[in-house]
Amino acid sequence: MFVRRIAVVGTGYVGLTTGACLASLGHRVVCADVDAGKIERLSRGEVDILEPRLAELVAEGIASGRLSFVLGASAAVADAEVVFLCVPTPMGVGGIADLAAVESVVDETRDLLPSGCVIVNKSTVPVGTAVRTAELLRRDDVAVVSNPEFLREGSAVHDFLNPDRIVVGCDQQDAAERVAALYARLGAPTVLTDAASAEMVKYAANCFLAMKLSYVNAVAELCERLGANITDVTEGMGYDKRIGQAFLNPGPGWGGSCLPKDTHAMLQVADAADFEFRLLRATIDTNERQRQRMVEKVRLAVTGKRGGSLSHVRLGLLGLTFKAGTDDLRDSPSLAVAAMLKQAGADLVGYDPALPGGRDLGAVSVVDDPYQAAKDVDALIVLTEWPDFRSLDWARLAETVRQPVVVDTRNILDPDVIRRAGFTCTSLGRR
Ligand SMILES: NC(=O)C1=CN([C@@H]2O[C@H](COP(=O)(O)OP(=O)(O)OC[C@H]3O[C@@H](n4cnc5c(N)ncnc54)[C@H](O)[C@@H]3O)[C@@H](O)[C@H]2O)C=CC1
Ligand SMILES: O=C(O)[C@H]1O[C@H](OP(=O)(O)OP(=O)(O)OC[C@H]2O[C@@H](n3ccc(=O)[nH]c3=O)[C@H](O)[C@@H]2O)[C@H](O)[C@@H](O)[C@@H]1O
Repeated sequence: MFVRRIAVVGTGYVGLTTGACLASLGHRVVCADVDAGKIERLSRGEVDILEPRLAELVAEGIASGRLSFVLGASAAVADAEVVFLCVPTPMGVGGIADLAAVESVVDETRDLLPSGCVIVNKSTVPVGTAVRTAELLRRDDVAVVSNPEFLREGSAVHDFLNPDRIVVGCDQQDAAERVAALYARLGAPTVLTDAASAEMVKYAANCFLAMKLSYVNAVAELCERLGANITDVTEGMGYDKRIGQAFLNPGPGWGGSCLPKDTHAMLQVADAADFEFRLLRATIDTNERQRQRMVEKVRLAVTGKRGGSLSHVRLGLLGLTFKAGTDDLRDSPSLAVAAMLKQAGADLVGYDPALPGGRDLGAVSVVDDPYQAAKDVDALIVLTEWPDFRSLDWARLAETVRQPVVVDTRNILDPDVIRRAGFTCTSLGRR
């Protein structure tokens, strides 16, 4: 195996995972970030995101001398053969991807990159960004490669080391092959293509996942109206290998730091290409509606009537992160639903296994344990799919609440168990 000297710019979910995993594969990696505090903590082996095995790999990398951390991209690239860009590309004005961080790293490192090195864009960026990066770079001796990342938060290390596929795109074949070779030990199917296609794969994949979820949420609503059971329906659908069982759980709408911004960015890319992407617009609209639908479900469950008032109703929210297994709150559907409940007049107290109590999240005050969140509430609302909620002492919760009502927007509870504890229980896609 060739050991490469690698620089990784940005030490968030993607950058830190990339750096630590590439070091574990034997490469020498320098990770850079603009956040001085983060670099100090990482240099001491302190990882401040919740990702299984990440802290362990960072510690091993530091101990082996293969992984180090520096402040600022320019301090990292001096002798790099490959430079990974893993900086944020947040939603900008009107939904477009904001590429300011990518561009600022290019500006900062332009004159420092060694001749013959490769810049690899791992951030999620619209089609055309590799070409634009090369234009900004103005260096004929440095190739720009697109290598999108498909890891999920909460299983980032596992996903990085066990990828379903590696996608590498570049208009110069030798540069693409050099990047693909970094992953050779992972034995994953590799798609070598041009830069535009690689950039498109990332958006097309995330938008497809979002569409799958909006579809399943819409089918769940129809199940409610027609008296079918979504759990059996998705199981029956999922055995078809062309559909698959994964990503078929209905919920309060999809969220997180990527699916929302990437669907909007793709829509903007389509608009700019004069293509009316109706399917994607419907995917996004269905998701907005799903969040509103959760509020209506709560109204009905708590007041017994459609459109009932939530004024001065006290609600206990179980789960605040955008999904289970992470402490990330970015674009969390739970918080979006919470904001709407608050606006409707409800008082909210929330519990999440990944968050410390005492935090004020605006609409919700966070407490340390679920039994505290249940104290004197008119309903308990499950908003994130933490499996921990299944094993709560529901009989004890029933004694704590003011009104024994549960709304499970993730279908993770066993309705029979909840009812036996004395609650009424509403879920999704069931009568
Ligand atoms: N979070 C995820 O699960 C995935 C994210 N992506 C994409 O990867 C990119 C990064 O996402 P995350 O890792 O979630 O972001 P993040 O917000 O967790 O981390 C980004 C890091 O970059 C640093 N940074 C910002 N500007 C910088 C600069 N000029 N120089 C050096 N460091 C800089 C920030 O301080 C931060 O530590 C985005 O484009 C995202 O869409 C792709 C796949 C998965
Ligand atoms: O580009 C990215 O950043 C990443 O975005 C997603 O990963 P992630 O944001 O970590 O979250 P997911 O696991 O995809 O969940 C997204 C949302 O869908 C919801 N979801 C997921 C699955 C499901 O069956 N039902 C459901 O409602 C989750 O609760 C969450 O709100 C993709 O799954 C990754 O492949 C991709 O790399």
